Amino acid sequence: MADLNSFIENMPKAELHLHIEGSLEPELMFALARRNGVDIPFKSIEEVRDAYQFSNLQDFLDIYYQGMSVLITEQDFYDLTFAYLTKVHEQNVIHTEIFFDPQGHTDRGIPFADVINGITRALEDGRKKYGITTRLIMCFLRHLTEEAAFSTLDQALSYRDRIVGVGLDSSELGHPPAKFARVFDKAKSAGFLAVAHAGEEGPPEYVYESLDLLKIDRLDHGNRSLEDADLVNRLVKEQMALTVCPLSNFKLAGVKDMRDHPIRKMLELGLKATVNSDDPAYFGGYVNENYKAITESLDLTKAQIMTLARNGFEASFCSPAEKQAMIARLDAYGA
Ligand SMILES: Nc1ncnc2[nH]cnc12
Ligand SMILES: [Zn+2]
Repeated sequence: MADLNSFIENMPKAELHLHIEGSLEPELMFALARRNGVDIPFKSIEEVRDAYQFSNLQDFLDIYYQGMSVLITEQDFYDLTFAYLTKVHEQNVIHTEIFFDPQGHTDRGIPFADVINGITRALEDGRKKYGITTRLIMCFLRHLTEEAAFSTLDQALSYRDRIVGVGLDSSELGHPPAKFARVFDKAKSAGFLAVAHAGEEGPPEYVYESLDLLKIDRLDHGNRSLEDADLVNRLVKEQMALTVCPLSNFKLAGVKDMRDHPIRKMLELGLKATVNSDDPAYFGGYVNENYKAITESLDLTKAQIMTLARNGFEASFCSPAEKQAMIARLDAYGA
């Protein structure tokens, strides 16, 4: 196992499901609260960590939206993003696709431009300093209205060259993908790729809607697809990648024990599963900790770990040449 842990640590990896606001570590939250004079309801880092006990997605989201209230200036978004890149560079992540939630900021009066300029300036510096490649995906908050999503999409159109795709996140139950079918239609016509959180807490029906109505290019989570054999067959046939987030599933109580995590079963069924951290500051680990947790609990082999990492590169939104180069690097590492 010690052997596999160091194999995981040194392996070149991609991350495809990461909410940048979910990488806000308590230390940075305190520093930004002080810098911006924002009140937070915690006296110490320990108190913050103690508050991170969730029994479902909504429990987490309440704390997540509260946490982002310390992000005010363009520099705050830069610092948040650069801290994440520094962390995952240390973990040998060579490519990462990052979600951001503009409505979590514009609804507090923060200009869209400050959010995206801070994030993309950090992505550029990450490329120069660490050689890490990135893509940016803008998510719509599904608990808000279709109209609000349209207005967010309109703002994103001015930054079309910096945003590769659109996504759908926040409270899943009661907010089916169908609610955003017209928004995704417009986004796809404008050339954006599409992803959506579905089957994290919601039923298989929400995965079908994501495929049929949102025309997704990749499925975020997708765990509950396993309840429907026809759906599994379709996902396998279409080679639809799933961005699975093991520690997130455990912390949000979808999976009670890591030994019950479905990712090994997904691989055995032929699903194109990948490993990701979701909101690492809240769920106790970045991408390496996610690989290590499933490897230990599910007794994964080196070949299975390599398959998961290869899936990550194959399912990325990079060009075929970029993918080929990253996969060659992985294969050389595993040989
Ligand atoms: N795991 C998750 N599910 C839905 N929305 C989110 N926003 C941040 N993390 C999320
Ligand atoms: Zn997520």
